[in-house]
Amino acid sequence: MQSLVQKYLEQIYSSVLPDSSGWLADYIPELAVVNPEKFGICIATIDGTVYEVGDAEWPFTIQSVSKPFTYGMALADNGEQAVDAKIDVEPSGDAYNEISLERGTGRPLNPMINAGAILAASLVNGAEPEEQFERLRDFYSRFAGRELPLDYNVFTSEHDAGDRNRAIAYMLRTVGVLDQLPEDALDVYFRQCSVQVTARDLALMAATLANTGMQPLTGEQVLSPQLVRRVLSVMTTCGMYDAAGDWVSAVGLPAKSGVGGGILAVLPGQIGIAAYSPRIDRHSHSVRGVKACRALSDTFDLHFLNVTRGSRSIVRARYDLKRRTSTAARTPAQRGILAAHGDRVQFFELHGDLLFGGAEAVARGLADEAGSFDIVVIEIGGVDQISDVARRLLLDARGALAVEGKTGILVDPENRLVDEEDIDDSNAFTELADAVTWCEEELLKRYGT
Ligand SMILES: NC(=O)CC[C@H](N)C(=O)O
Repeated sequence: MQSLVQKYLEQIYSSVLPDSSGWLADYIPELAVVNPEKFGICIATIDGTVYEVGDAEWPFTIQSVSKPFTYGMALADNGEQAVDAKIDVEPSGDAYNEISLERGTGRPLNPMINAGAILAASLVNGAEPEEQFERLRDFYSRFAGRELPLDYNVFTSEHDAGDRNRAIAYMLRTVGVLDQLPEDALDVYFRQCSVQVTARDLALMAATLANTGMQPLTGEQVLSPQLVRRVLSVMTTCGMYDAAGDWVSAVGLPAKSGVGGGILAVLPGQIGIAAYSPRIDRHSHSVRGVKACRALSDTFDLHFLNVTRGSRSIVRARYDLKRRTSTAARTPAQRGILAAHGDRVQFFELHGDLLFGGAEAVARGLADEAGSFDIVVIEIGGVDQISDVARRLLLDARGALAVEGKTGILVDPENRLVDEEDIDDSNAFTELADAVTWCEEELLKRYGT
């Protein structure tokens, strides 16, 4: 049976296909002679499911879609501070090939325009341009999950026709931000633009970014989550050049396009999408690619500011000790005490991703309700991700309860909250049953005669 996702994808494809507006990039012959009718769309989820339609496996050159990945590698090689000293992260509002440099420092305004991208390429480690490029090609390939080839003809044409980029590189050198020889930096940059990909590759590269840097199919952590966040931020503000504002409003996804007709977009934590169609608009974005992304965003509700999951939903269940029967042998008198005072032990079962909002709500709830219990058991076995601040908020809430003479118990099957040395791991259990037994003993101590 055809999946609904596939069906929607095919509908989007059919609705966008008739649009034959735009023109082929013609600054090099190779781009001017591609088949203008090609059109493919691909979606890759963070667990590696791929949906595709049309010419999703048709090869083309990556062009500027390479820029965020090169920036990621420059950051990984040099650290954020060193790269920030050379390349700013401000949208330029100019076309991609504008020489937009910050007054005074000469820093390119961002790594998505050519000036910043050429400089980022120069910052990739390697003794020779070939070595720098091979490291880049390997890096892109790890995002895509397969070895990506270089289109040598496109590379030589980029090189021969690259006078505007040459002007940019020499300008960077003149103002003192480019340490490498301009021709060497350009060599790396022209090669990176000439890496051959398909829409499917781009969707998987996007899905790797969506998956905080872990390639969904190979499981490899290609870039650290912190640097992925950085790359996605710059894609959001600068990836679509002088169309960035409209793009964020209408599509609402960090994205990058290339003059070859490729475009990718990322919904963090969910999916990567990509499209290919070579006719471009005045911003050098694929006409059908942009339309397809808009339609995908509308159809699948992908806008990244579409936040629907409230922080309240973090508490999956709430109950007291009376709902839990322990396996420990009890006398009738003890059972009576537990029945009478069982509501003095409250259980909070958490689930989903525990981030600031959810943890803050739980911590506040515990403080507000502390009068109604003696012991609170926080069970986090069903929680997927825990951010560092959420972990600290929960542990702090437990500490605050102790001050009021209450006891906070953690049931943390994988020791995710208490694995640090400086944290008091008393009152923490890996098994819920052990926590129940402990609470019963405590109640018997407090209320038994
Ligand atoms: N927008 C783009 O894809 C530009 C890439 C092209 N090779 C250039 O540097 O001019």
